[in-house]
Formats: sequence, C-alpha cells, structure tokens
Amino acid sequence: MSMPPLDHAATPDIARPLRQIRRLPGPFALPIVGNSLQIKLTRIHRDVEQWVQRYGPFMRAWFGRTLVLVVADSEAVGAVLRDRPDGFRRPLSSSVVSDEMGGVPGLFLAEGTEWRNQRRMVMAGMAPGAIKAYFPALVTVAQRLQRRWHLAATQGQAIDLDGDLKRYTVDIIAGLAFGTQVNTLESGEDVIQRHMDDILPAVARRSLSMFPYWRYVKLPVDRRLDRDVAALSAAVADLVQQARTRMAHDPARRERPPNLLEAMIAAADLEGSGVTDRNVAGNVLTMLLAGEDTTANTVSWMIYLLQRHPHTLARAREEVRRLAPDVARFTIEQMECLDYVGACASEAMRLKPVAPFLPVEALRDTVIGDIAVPAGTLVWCVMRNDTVADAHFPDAQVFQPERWLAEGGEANNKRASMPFGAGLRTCPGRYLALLEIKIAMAMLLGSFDIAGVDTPDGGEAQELMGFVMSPIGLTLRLARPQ
Ligand code: HEM
Repeated sequence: MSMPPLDHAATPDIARPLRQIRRLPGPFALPIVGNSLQIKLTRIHRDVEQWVQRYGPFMRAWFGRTLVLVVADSEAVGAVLRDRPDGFRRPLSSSVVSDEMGGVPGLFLAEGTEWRNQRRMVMAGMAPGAIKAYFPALVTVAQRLQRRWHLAATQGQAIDLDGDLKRYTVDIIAGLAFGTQVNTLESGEDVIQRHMDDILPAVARRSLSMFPYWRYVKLPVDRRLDRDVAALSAAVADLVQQARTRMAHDPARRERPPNLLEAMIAAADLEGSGVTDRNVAGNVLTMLLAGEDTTANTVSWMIYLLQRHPHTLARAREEVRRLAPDVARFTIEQMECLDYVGACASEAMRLKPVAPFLPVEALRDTVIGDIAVPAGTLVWCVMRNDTVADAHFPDAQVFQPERWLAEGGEANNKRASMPFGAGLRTCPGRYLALLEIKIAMAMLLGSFDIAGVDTPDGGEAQELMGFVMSPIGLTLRLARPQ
C-alpha cells in the first residue's frame, strides 16, 4: 500500500500508528464465505448494528471474500460522506449490475464529471422555486388519498398503510418525473410502475448475490428482466419525446416548468450542460427509485410512532388544525409553518432511518479515524448508532420530537442524525420529501381521527430491509367521520 495522502476522511491522532483493517475486531469469518452466513439480507442492517454493539464503531467484516470496514461513529461517517466525490464513490458493484441490465445511467450511480453534470440538472428541478410550481400537483394527490381514506373510514375498513402511502408517493413522483398525471390511487396500476416493481427486486437480488450466474446462463426470470428493462427504456424515451413536443408548442414551460421532467429537459438544453436526453431518461427512473419507497416508508414509521405516543399525536394534531386545517386550501407557506410536524419527521427518521446504512468505496488510499484505508476498500457507513445512543441524544430510545425544536435544548447532537446523507451527494429530494410528508400528515391529522395502527402480530412493528427499510404489514384504522 502506498503512503496515505495528507487529506484524509477523518483526522487521525498522528502520534499513534495507523491500524490495519484486517486487525480490527470483528466476527469470526469462515474461508470463502466470510461472514455472509451470519447475515440475513432482509435484516442486514440489524445484523451489522448488533456487530457494532459488540465490536465497536470501527470494525471489520468479510462479505464473501471482500474485506469491509464498518464505520458507525457519526463524526467519521460524516467525514467519509463529505469526502465525495473525490475521496469516495458509491460501490462499483452497484453500477456494474445496473450497466449489465442495460440500465440508463442516472444521478444515484453516476460518478465524476457525469455526476457533476447530472447533479446540476437534477438540482435545477429540485430548486425551491421549481418545487413551488409543483405544489398544486402534490395537493391534488393528497386530496385523492383523502377521498380514499374517507371511504375506508365510512365503511369501517382497515387501510393497508404501506400500500396506500406508496400509491401516494408514486402518484406524486411519477407524475412529476413523467410530466403527465399518474393516478394509481383511483385508477389502479401504472404500466411503467409495474415494470419498475418487477425490476427492483431483481436489482437488489443481483447486487447482493455471491455469484453472478446470469453472466453465464440466463434463467427465465433473467430473460423476463431483459424484456422489462427494454420496455421500460422505450416507455421513458417516449415520455421525454412527448415532453419536448409540449415545450416546443408552449415555450413558457421552459421558464417555469410545471414538472420535474420538463425542468430537467430545460436544464439539459442549457449550453455546456453536458447531459443528453439519455441522461434525462436515466434520471426519470432514478427519481422513481430514490423518491417513492423512501418517502412512503418514512410516513408509515411516523404514523406508527405518533400513534404510540398520544401526547405527541395530540400536539401535532393541534398544530395542523390551527395552521392548516383544510386540504383544499393548503399553501406551501402553511406547510413551512408546521414546525412540530417537521420535528416529528426528524425524530421518526432518527429512530427509523429508511436508509440505515450507506456503502461507499475509497477512490484513493486514505485514513478514517486511525485506520489506514487502501483505495478500493468497501466502507459500510452505519447511520443508526450514535443516533440511538444516550451520549448523543438524551433518552435516545424515546420518541421525543421536542428535541428538534428550540425548546429541546442543546443536549442533542443533531448532526449525528443524517437521514438524507451528507456532503455534496446528500439527497437532492429532501425538500420535496419533507413537503410530501407534511402534506400527507396534515391531511391525515386535519381530516381524521386515528383509531389504531396495528402490526400483524399485535407486537412492535418489525423492520424489513428491502430496497429501503420498511415496517412490516402496518394497518391503519380511522374513526368513522362524524
Ligand atoms: C424521506 C425521504 C427520503 C430519504 C430518507 C432519502 C434518503 C436519501 C439518502 C440517504 C441518500 C444518499 C445520500 C448520500 O449518499 O449522502 C439519497 C440520495 C438520493 N435521493 Fe433521496 N431520500 C428521500 C427522498 C427522495 C426523493 C423524494 C427524491 C427525488 C424525487 C430523492 C432522490 C435522490 C437522489 C437522486 C439521490 C442520489 C443523489 C446523488 O447521488 O447525488 N430522494 N436519498
């Protein structure tokens, strides 16, 4: 290994010699499979968090033959995430899977100059001014959800919480990313969404697979995947073309794009943007991938946690009924005033981050803490460790939204919670996501009384790691409207 450069991800104690990753504490590993048999993919976040409890915030693990540095110290995690794009990248293995599937490159997996160019384009579509223009579309979708839940409440039917919230976020993000209305809440499934739903589990399966068999032999499931990817790419290319036609007929759309797709096209068309229609298409899909389940599951966790804390629920309801009582008249300014609901979101994301870990790969020899990290090392950033430690958040296990408000005092180390990541690659959709969350919560708390949020076995909600971390099988019961 060459000497670490002077710029490093987290300041080491220079008096001490650097530690080697192999020598760090970690679970006993078998030859070839390493620690893979000790991990279950659907609870990998929990398994690694438990290792951290046992072996400390800097530990090693073997994922098959790959040596992994696990980092759970929030300061070091923040330093690693902020050392991007130059010091760390998303793991190469994720983009290989996507490339092999003929995936169109999007922001999440882009690196280097491509990433910089695409990020500029996506940020143009996510600027506060742009989001203001989308606001009426968001409220329209919330009203559809309100009608659906009103019917369920009137008929005394339990609501599949995850399913309905996913429809809500699909209709919002797909609508903005496609530039056309999407209405899965009232009209059933959307074709593009259906392809996505088939593709997502395949991507997750391949990314975590120990052996890439599909490079040698294609099973029926792999051939179906090829067909789904081809159909999806054609459908999205068509959407880009339709949007271009609309913009050509009405040039004012370029100045004030009514949706994310047209905002991205307008930014792509600026001189020197460095992005093509293919990149625009790639980012339509990236928005769906990155923006749907993340937001839907965050709202699910939030409703679950609020229902279990009646005083908190009452305070959130009081705020909504005082400041934003009527969905039909929601304004963006009202949503910005919902400080307590916002604090409930921050608190839910502290305890239940839907992205509980972020893997990255070192692009050059570097140092994390007092550990020498050679280029190419996989670094597994654990996002939920300090966030649930009393040293950083007093009474850390307690759901206490007040800690995010001025009245919550300085005792909380708020920087330790990074539900949207950190640094230049932090989530570009966070403002939109918080708006969606507030709109959904204000609609629920302003229009209904919650009678119960049930788990399948009546116990604590279980965490399931899929594309993101979700609660298993929550159902919402609403009181019948008066
Ligand atoms: C509560 C909802 C959401 C959560 C918790 C969330 C969380 C995250 C996290 C943790 C990352 C990785 C950041 C990093 O590496 O530092 C990320 C990246 C990303 N998110 Fe979100 N996200 C949410 C909603 C959204 C929405 C609504 C969109 C878009 C419509 C979106 C688009 C993206 C994109 C494109 C990236 C990749 C950014 C890049 O690599 O430059 N996310 N998100």
